[in-house]
Amino acid sequence: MSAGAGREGRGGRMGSGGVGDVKLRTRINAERRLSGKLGKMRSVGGGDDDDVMLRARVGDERRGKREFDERVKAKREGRGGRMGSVDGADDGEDVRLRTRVASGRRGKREFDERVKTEQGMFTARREGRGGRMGSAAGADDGEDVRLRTRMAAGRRGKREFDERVKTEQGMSTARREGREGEWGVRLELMMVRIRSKECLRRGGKGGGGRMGSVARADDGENVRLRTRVVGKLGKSGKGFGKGGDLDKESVKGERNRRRGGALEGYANKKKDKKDEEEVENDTPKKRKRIKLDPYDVSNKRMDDGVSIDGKEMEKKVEAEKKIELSKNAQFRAIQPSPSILSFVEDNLLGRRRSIELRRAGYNVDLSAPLDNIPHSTSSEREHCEENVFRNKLTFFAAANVSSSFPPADLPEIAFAGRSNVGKSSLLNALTRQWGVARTSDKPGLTQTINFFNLGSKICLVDLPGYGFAYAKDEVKDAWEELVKEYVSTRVGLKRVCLLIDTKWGMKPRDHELVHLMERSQTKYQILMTKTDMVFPIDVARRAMEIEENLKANKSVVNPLMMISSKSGAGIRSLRSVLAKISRFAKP
Ligand SMILES: Nc1nc2c(ncn2[C@@H]2O[C@H](COP(=O)(O)OP(=O)(O)OP(=O)(O)O)[C@@H](O)[C@H]2O)c(=O)[nH]1
Ligand SMILES: [Mg+2]
Repeated sequence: MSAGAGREGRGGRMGSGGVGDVKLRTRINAERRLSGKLGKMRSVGGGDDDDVMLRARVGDERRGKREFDERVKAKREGRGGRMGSVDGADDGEDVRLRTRVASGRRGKREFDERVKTEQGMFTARREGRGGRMGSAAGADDGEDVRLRTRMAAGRRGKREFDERVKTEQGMSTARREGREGEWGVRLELMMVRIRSKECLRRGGKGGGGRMGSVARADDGENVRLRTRVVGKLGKSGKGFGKGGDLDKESVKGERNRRRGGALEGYANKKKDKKDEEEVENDTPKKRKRIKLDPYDVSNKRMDDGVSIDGKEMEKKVEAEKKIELSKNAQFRAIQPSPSILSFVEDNLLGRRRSIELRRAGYNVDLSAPLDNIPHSTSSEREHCEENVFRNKLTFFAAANVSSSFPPADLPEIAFAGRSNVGKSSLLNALTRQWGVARTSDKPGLTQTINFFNLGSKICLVDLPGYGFAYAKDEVKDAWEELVKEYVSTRVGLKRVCLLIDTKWGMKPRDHELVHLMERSQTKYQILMTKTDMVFPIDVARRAMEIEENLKANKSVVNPLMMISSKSGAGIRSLRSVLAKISRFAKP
């Protein structure tokens, strides 16, 4: 490229060619420079267009393209020199160029402000308002003041700027009105003060002198002006706030001082000092920026990110435990009635030690000792006192849909309850015919409605359990529906024995079935099962609790029965209750 330039007679080191030529050469040289292939950069003062471009490019490596282009353009148009000091500026464009370069990376608004200011100054000079942009004392008219103050205002907000303009305009008015002697001094002080504060704020030096002493203030307007500026500057970190109170106080303080109130004056001096300190410590704070992801469509709030963490989870669990505990505590707080307590004791209900049973005359070697005759020497059980239960228990029908229910020829007694509560076991215990109704540890063994004839007198119906069971949800739902349909529509149904596990009490599904039977006016009786698993006192408490729960119900049949198919407790009583149904009921 440089060879080409030489051929075309553009001479010199790089020749000053067309724009494209210059740009290309500059780019190449800049790259070489960056990769260390070129020598030392020439001083900024000397050189030609290319050199300037090169320098500018390398110097401004990281700056934007626009700035670079601006500088190149300026050079090419002969607005050269060393990019012109403010004093050497000739026209508006040059000013614009200079200020743009000086602005560097600053924001567009600041840049425009400065350009405006300098252009204004340039105009002022052209119109003979020249000098070195006038010290504050030399300011002549409103426009000049406005320009100067705007420039000084720098990065500050509009309100502060306006305040200062107002102040200086006030001063020039005062001067116009012949108060310039006093004003000259005070104005100078004011400007020194402002410049010093600006220097302090920007972390620079200079600005010089002690900040105008308040004691030298003479008139109300001056005091007001000074205090306004000082007050505002003190608050400038947050922009110009209301400031009204501060102004009033400061002005008041100043007036008192003028009246010779030494103490007050001292206090206000302190206050001023504080204000100045505030100004000194007032370094511009960096604003926090929240970056938002434009592609995030999760529609989450920021605090949504704080999902239920470990602590909250623990709290939840604890709260749940508390509820459980309180339920348990409530249960423990139940005071059983003396009649229930004596019933439990008389029938040896609840968990009993074998020694206790032996003392009571029962043969503990039998599988169901409490279904035996106490103090009997025979290991054989006596015959059932109720004739009906001496009959053979025979399975005769199973139904998993209502359409397959057998005809209701006999009065029916159904056994309902949650899975594994002991329905099938109870059938066997009542008839002492173990194994007719199949039982299992595993909840959900009985999956159909099983009909058993007890002789030709009565029909015992083993229902599938509801609640927890090892079966699919839809299957369990189907059983539940079938049970509900059976208990609410079956014609020959004389009683539903609702079995409740003594340890757990009534659960929501039990209540559901109770409500259903209440609605359909089906007679039901509560049987508390597995009483051999809990302490006698808890058997009594549970009985109290259930009775309390159901006392308002109409279809419930008393008494509440407490039984155990394993120990035989309460079985005899149950037989006699159910035998009555077979005796009086007609199909
Ligand atoms: N300790 C004790 N265990 C019992 C008692 N009654 C039944 N069981 C046991 O409880 C388990 C379940 O008995 P089941 O008669 O099959 O219960 P179920 O209500 O028919 O259960 P599903 O047919 O699944 O609805 C078996 O292991 C029985 O031995 C009782 O009174 N005391
Ligand atoms: Mg069963």
